[in-house]
Amino acid sequence: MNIALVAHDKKKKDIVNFSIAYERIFEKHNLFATGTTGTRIQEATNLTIHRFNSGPLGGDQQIGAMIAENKMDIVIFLRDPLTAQPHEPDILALMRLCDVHNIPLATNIGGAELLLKGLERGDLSWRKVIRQSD
Ligand SMILES: O=C(CO)COP(=O)(O)O
Repeated sequence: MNIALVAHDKKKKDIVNFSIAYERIFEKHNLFATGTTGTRIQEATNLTIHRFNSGPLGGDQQIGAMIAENKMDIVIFLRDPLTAQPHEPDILALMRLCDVHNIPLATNIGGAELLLKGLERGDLSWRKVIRQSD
């Protein structure tokens, strides 16, 4: 599965700790991240991550492009709901594309935990079927 990992600055520590906690699951999949998020996770784990641009420089859009091409299976996007972001339109566009293409999206740790546990149980295998029919 292709998994996108993104976190706003005040959520970086959370996504790093989450990646450490679920490293054994993540290492079985292809990981993608916005620039700084990917760097922080790589520094703290042994995970290999394809890093896109930093979010404000187009990284959210690059992940959105993969979603639009049906190449992303899961998006974990730990948003900071209390801080205005200069690239808010890009953030909304990424989440909108998840809804357009029915891509499982978690925007907080609670949802992310469910997605990872579901992934491990095989609950998301329908994504493989959809990708094959492309
Ligand atoms: O801004 C972001 C998502 O909108 C995240 O970008 P970085 O991972 O580069 O900080």
